[in-house]
Amino acid sequence: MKIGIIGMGKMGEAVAQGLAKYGVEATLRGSTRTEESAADVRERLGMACTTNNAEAAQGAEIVLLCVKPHQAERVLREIAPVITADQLLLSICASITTRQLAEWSGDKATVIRAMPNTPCLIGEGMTVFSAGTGVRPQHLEAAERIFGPLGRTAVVEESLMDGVTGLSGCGPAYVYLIIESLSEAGVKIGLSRETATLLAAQTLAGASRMVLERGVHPAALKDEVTTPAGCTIDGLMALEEGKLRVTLIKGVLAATERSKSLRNNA
Ligand SMILES: NC(=O)C1=CN([C@@H]2O[C@H](COP(=O)(O)OP(=O)(O)OC[C@H]3O[C@@H](n4cnc5c(N)ncnc54)[C@H](OP(=O)(O)O)[C@@H]3O)[C@@H](O)[C@H]2O)C=CC1
Ligand SMILES: O=C(O)[C@@H]1CCC=N1
Repeated sequence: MKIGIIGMGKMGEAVAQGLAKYGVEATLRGSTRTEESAADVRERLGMACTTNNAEAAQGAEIVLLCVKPHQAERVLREIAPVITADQLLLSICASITTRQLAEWSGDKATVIRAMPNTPCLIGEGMTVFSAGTGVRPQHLEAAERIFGPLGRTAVVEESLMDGVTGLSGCGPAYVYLIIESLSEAGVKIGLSRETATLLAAQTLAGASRMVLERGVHPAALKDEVTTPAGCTIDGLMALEEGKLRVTLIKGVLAATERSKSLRNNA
């Protein structure tokens, strides 16, 4: 599989490193804006990297677009002359629609919009795809070959992709905030920072795996922890008083709204 990765920042690099780490057979050629970044990628990742986007895209079976949303139009118009109908353009840009991607790249390639998240770097990512016009099962299979080994994947209608961005794309940041807050609580009750962070992070990881592996509703799992007249119910009451649920819901909705509006200023 020949993949041209346009943009080798946090996400481009996470994908490249993930593919190498999980043994996915692929020839990677990256591109960046500055020679400094390209040299850094060549040196640290040992892969080809250039500042010539057309060179990275030309001949690749999959062109993976990993630049910031506001850079997408310029980059796609730049590579449009070398894009061909047999290529798959796979974009991870927040907000940018399959229609915009197709138009800017010259309406030739098949287009899939994807929303991964940073845990792809350790094979624990969540990547969601939505298909543009003319996408066939083999195109989704190709996208799956890249992101499948980097975690879990799902496919949704494009109308849901801004919400997906607000939930799982941005989600790791919310979770880090929660881990940091729980760790602060541990420090407050006298644990070392290191121990407090371990307790907080492993508790989130373990609870997440319970949801994923047992397939039980989170409310039922919460009930298993909550002893009548015990300690947990007092903790839960304090969290409900602080409106934790509605605050998290509002966080996802705010990010979703931002994802809807970004493309108009791209
Ligand atoms: N960060 C995240 O958690 C997630 C991000 N995304 C999406 O991924 C995309 C990339 O985000 P992220 O990796 O965080 O961004 P970064 O800022 O870390 O990386 C951007 C990369 O794009 C390169 N670039 C900029 N302009 C050009 C250009 N004209 N030609 C070629 N390369 C260029 C930069 O090169 P240089 O270093 O030389 O400037 C850099 O390598 C965004 O669209 C974002 O919406 C999706 C899911 C999660
Ligand atoms: O904050 C952002 O815009 C990007 C998109 C998803 C995660 N980070």
